[in-house]
Amino acid sequence: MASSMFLAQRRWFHSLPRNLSNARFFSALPSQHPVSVSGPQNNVGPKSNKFEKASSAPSSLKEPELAKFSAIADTWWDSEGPFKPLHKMNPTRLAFLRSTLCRHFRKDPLSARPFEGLRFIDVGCGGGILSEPLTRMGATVTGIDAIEKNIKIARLHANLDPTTSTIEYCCTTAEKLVEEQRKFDAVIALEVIEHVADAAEFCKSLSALTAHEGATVVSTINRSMRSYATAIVAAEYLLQWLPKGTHQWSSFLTPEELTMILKRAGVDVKEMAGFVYNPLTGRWSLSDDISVNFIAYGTKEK
Ligand SMILES: C[S@@+](CC[C@H](N)C(=O)[O-])C[C@H]1O[C@@H](n2cnc3c(N)ncnc32)[C@H](O)[C@@H]1O
Ligand SMILES: [Mg+2]
Repeated sequence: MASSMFLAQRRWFHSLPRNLSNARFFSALPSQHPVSVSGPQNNVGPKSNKFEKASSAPSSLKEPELAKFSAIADTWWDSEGPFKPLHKMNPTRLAFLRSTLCRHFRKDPLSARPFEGLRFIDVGCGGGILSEPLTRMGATVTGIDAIEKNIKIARLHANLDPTTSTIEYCCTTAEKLVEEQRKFDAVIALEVIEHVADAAEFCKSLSALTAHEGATVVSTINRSMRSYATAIVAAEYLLQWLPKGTHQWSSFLTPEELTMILKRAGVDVKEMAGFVYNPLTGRWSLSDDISVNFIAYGTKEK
């Protein structure tokens, strides 16, 4: 049963148009200045010291998930800390973003600042480890996160460099910005959807934030047997890359499920790729293996 599930996923994936040939154009990684913010650990939620329901729309906030991120908020820029896997994955996911978004917006992927003139939002930006390189690639970036402390750390770190000091950081949620009728050329939510209250509602908010003919990019972990073995047992218990309990296997989405809920939200998935880890080199790379970590790029349907 498991093998037929993987085969079905791979067959489906191969039917998608792909062009990952720009994988070599990694963006320069941001400097790794450690930044810390003192204050209460659960200084979280938009304008609240508790996990406030931010909007009259269904809230994406899931309190136990936010508590986990709040507890390790100080470590965002410690490249050897709990967010080491995200730091390590960053060049690979930036390569995917450069490749797909340059094609989408007809920009030159060889340019140092290909996203000049485009408005991006990084939903669930944490300490800003994705917002910063996207800004260096020319995008006008808004970073939002449900945890106030993350936003403070992101702001402090971004202010270390005049280029990244332009990032608009805000402690809020996607659904709240939908109410404010904000729109962005590209809406990016990496490694967030498995931590929200309702993935389908979250996708509706991501879609509503995406401008007409804009792009939506989501990454997460496949709900497969391999992901249970690698992303939970190995990463949390054996290798201890992540704090135990970081991920709930049942909150993961299969690529088919993600595609379907994005489709229902008005976003047509055009391309998908897997991220695979090479234990010999310690590096991540893009792959057609979407059985564990994967990323999907879609366009807003008319
Ligand atoms: C695994 S981290 C990913 C951070 C960043 N996107 C990256 O990939 O580098 C998940 C982030 O999502 C935030 N988050 C969780 N639920 C959220 C929600 N409903 N709205 C906004 N941010 C949320 C957490 O506070 C945390 O910073
Ligand atoms: Mg995660």
